[in-house]
Amino acid sequence: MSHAPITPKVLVIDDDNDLRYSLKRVLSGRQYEVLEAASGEEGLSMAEQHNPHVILLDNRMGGMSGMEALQHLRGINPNAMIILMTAYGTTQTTIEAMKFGAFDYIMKPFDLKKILTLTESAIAASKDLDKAGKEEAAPAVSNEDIEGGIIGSSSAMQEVFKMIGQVAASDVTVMVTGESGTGKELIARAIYQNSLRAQKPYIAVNCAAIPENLIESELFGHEKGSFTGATNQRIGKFELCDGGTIFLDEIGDMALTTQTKILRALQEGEIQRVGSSETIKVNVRMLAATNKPLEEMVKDKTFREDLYYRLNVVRIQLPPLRERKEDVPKLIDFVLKRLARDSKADTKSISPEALALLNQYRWPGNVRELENLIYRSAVLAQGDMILIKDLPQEVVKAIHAASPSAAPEPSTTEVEPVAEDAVVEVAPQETMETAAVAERVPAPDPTTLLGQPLPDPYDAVYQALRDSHDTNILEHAERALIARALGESGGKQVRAAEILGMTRATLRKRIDQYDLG
Ligand SMILES: Nc1ncnc2c1ncn2[C@@H]1O[C@H](COP(=O)(O)OP(=O)(O)OP(=O)(O)O)[C@@H](O)[C@H]1O
Repeated sequence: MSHAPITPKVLVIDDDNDLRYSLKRVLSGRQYEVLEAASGEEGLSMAEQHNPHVILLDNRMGGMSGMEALQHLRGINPNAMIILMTAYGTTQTTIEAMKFGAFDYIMKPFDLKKILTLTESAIAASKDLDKAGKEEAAPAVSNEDIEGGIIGSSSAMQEVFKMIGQVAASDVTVMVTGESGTGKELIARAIYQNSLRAQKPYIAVNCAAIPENLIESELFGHEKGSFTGATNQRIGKFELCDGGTIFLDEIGDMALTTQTKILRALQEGEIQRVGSSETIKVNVRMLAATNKPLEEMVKDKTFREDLYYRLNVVRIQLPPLRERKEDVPKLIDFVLKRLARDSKADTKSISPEALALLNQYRWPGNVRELENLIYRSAVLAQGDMILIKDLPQEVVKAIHAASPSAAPEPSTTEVEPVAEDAVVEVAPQETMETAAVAERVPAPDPTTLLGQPLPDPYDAVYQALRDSHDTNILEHAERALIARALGESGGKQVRAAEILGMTRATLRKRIDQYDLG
């Protein structure tokens, strides 16, 4: 692994003398050491001798083509960030270039400012990669972990594992709660796999995914002709699962009538098919999960209190990922190893800087979001390492918005200067009050202007609120944010609650309190 010297080295490979001259002039102005080669062949030997950080490579040259040179260069110096300069309209070349591991491409003729920005971001990526090589590798995940499939060294997860061990062997009903994507289904499956019923059937039913009029038939079966469309007798999940374990996911979404029947199955071990008066005995262990606030639903009488107590004999509460950040590196490692195993490819890694940035993320979608983000970034990463530039822009932006001091965003191809008085775009659904605040607030956009962070957006929010209201700043801010989220979600409370990170019940209370209904 090369050690990045203080002065970044840029190699320009192009047979056009004038262009090389211009590039050298502008890049030297940035204090880069600029090397030149007038052909692909010469470029390869320069790359070998000087180990440049960034290579600007022309595609169309006499002798070896840029695309050919690109492939050799990747072999000679895999850590160099290569920018291919192609003629306008050569889409296929561009695709090929990215496939062969180019950092980026630029269409000729280009503006020198543009190539400068691109070179800067390539240098930042090169530093990121270089640092990654020197720092400790991410914690290792063993093959056993991949097979077992549950990662968690945080004390919160260790407690969860302990509980799984304690409850698995008995037939006790277990309720797993936690935000969406925290791994409730995974935990339910682990309880089953470690139970005495492990050799018997396990059936998971997502109560939210089945229409209300079909769920009873799905769970308990039906007799032929019991309702329109019931052309045959059907055996329900409870009967199919006799002797085994049934996992009722999203139980908070179940209608009250079905809840009554579930209670009977739990208490008496009895069910009835829809359209039949015959009672059938079943021996089923029940596990349930929800991300709904069942206690509040009990108060609202939308969830049966007796069923709640019956299901809640043992409760495993999964903490959101943001409360167990120490699990993030290992989870990433796990996802990357599993991806490599499934796609029969080499395992990719993540640079320490990208990892550090992700450590500051709030993970509203928990482990499911982490999984998706890592898959997506690994696919986009050109080399064998995920760099900051490969992370989804919206996530990087969210991190910067929440913590303006976070590591700098990688500059993208073009950085548009951001006016000091930039304003938030005001959506038409917003209330007058939100709009009034927004107009005076600089956009909470973390975009940096040539590496200079913009002023802290919260300061501006604070000032704006301070100017307009002398008391209750927090309430005004909360009201404005809730109105904004409701605007964004088109009035959908579930979505708005997700955006705001509050329960729907709390959101409802606030809507009443602030008269936003
Ligand atoms: N501790 C963990 N280790 C490894 N993978 C995990 C872990 N927790 C969750 N996952 C993975 O994250 C994804 C989401 O998990 P799961 O479906 O169990 O979440 P959930 O809480 O049931 O979500 P929802 O409430 O939306 O149904 C799955 O692909 C799962 O394999």
